[in-house]
Amino acid sequence: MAYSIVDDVAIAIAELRRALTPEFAATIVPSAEALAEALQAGKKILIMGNGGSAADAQHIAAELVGRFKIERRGLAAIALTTDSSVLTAWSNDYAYETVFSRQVEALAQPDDVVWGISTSGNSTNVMRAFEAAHAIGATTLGLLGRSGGKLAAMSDFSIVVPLEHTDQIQSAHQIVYHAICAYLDTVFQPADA
Ligand SMILES: O=C(CO)[C@@H](O)[C@H](O)[C@H](O)[C@H](O)COP(=O)(O)O
Ligand SMILES: [Zn+2]
Repeated sequence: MAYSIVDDVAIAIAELRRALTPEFAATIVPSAEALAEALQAGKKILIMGNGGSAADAQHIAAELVGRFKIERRGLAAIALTTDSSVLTAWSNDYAYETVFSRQVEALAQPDDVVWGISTSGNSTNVMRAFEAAHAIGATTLGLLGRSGGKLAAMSDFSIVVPLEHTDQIQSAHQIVYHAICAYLDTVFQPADA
């Protein structure tokens, strides 16, 4: 059967509707509250992922450091996917597996939130970063897919999108993190707004 863009989009929408139930949405709340609590306490958020999820990490940091929908103070978030010199030097000289854990070791403080994004839940460099986070006393948050993979058990807070296809999980992740950004907007809304 010939490929159809129209059918593909319809299938993606149907899959998202099937997965993003109110029950699923409720699982986002503890993670959003943990992020707000950390930021209110003066802690920061370190975000990472590979491929499309690297783009998501940068997207989230931009929403938080800059703005989402309202005027509020900047929120402390750093994507660990953006410094090409750090990424290439460390991966070239040591290993790509430790490219995020090295940055966590260098940057994370106790009670910061180390936020990993992985559709499979099995990316080794994110797992290594979570190990480094726990050694420092930082909190881990996994934005995951499928059944959560190995990262589910390594996450203090997790959001697992119950879909199988990477692209559809990524679409759901974007809905999830935009909802988190909207929540943080309400938490950090200026009193006079
Ligand atoms: O965007 C896509 C596929 O839609 C790819 O770039 C994808 O993110 C990469 O294959 C990643 O390496 C997958 O890693 P993960 O989600 O399993 O942690
Ligand atoms: Zn993609």
